[in-house]
Amino acid sequence: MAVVGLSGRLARCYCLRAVRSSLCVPALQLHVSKTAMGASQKDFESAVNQVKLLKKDPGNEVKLKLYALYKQATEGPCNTPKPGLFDLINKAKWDAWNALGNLPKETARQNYVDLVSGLRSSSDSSSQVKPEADKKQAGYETLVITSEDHITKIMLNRPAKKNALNTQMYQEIMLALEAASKDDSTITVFTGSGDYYSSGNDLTNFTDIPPGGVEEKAKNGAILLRDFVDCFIDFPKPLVAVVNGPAVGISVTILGLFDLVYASDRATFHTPFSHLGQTPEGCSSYTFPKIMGLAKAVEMLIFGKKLTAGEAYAQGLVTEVFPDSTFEKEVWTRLKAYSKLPRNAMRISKQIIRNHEKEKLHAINAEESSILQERWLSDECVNAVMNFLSQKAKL
Ligand SMILES: CCCCCC/C=C/C(=O)SCCNC(=O)CCNC(=O)[C@H](O)C(C)(C)COP(=O)(O)OP(=O)(O)OC[C@H]1O[C@@H](n2cnc3c(N)ncnc32)[C@H](O)[C@@H]1OP(=O)(O)O
Repeated sequence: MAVVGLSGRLARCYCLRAVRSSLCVPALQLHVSKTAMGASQKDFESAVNQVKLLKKDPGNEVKLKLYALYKQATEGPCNTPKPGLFDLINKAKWDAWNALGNLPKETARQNYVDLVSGLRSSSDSSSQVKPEADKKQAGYETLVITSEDHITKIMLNRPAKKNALNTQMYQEIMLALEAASKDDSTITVFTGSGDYYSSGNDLTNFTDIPPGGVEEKAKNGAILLRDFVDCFIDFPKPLVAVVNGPAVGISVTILGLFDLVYASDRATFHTPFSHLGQTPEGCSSYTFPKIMGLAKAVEMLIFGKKLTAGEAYAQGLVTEVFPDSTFEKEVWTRLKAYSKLPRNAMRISKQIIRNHEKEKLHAINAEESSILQERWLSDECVNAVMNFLSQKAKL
């Protein structure tokens, strides 16, 4: 058993590291000091962010050069199979990366910084950035993260997909939580952009099958799910959900790990797990019966009953419901006042309230994730997902 536990932890640790190295996000902030080798990690990350602020498109040739240097600086020599002849874009990217041969990572980092610096001096982009935009943290593609009034706001930002959580979004959320746990905010808030809070797991996550086949896909999914939920279990500051609209699946279950849940009266709460051939996650098999009693938890988690905001409030899942017309104003006024409370007192109170359950929650998360790993391979689940995807003409 000890060996299994250790390899599981190693696997999760490996996975998180892989995630960190594959994304150019500010949460990486490793602050490696400047060495004789050239640009520091901080200079590199800053250059990565500056690229996104360039006003003038540098053109495809330069973009390929930037891509290749970025990959070389973060992953080393090209290590992926050559894309097919007709996969033109990926082939061009691969060629550019492969052309760098064994260029050392440090040199690639320096070359990247130099290239960006040259591009910046021929562009007046940075002086044109509006003060508003400074508040927004760069580097995230699926989230908009802002820090203001001691509040870090993490907004799910795929409104066209109802904020469905794709693999990238799971990874970016983990990085955002890690950064928020260390920044100078007192509370951290999740919300959604557009009309939905979130439609839950992106069902197209199931379509991208790796060389190891569906078993490997399910295994990786279970590791990602476990790491993702662990980040919520361990998050040290008060965590608030501002549920601006309907919430589905995993975006509902993890609410049991939040400290405050404010909902618009437009919000609904829906966990259609059985319909999808799946089972509860996000520790909801434990938190929901505890919060709302067994009978109501069963109605939601087994029978997929959709709750209105009022019902969710009556059952203790939601802290307070606000009319949609005044939702944003009322909630943010409240949160701004809360954010001025002493940071350490809030953090320690959260610890006292939550710590004695942490170990249990980690164990439940591990169990739920491993059960889902099996479920994802079942005919019931495969058929339900295929059904959704074919209805939406994704196949
Ligand atoms: C690492 C893996 C961890 C997994 C953890 C396990 C998690 C489990 C869950 O979260 S289960 C819940 C999964 N979610 C769903 O079943 C919801 C599916 N979506 C819908 O039922 C509907 O889209 C809707 C009710 C949310 C909204 O309906 P409607 O208002 O009619 O809008 P559209 O359906 O047209 O949606 C617009 C656009 O978004 C795409 N989309 C919406 N939700 C998802 C989704 N969950 N996954 C993928 N794509 C989604 C939809 O296909 C449309 O895309 P299009 O414009 O057609 O390109």
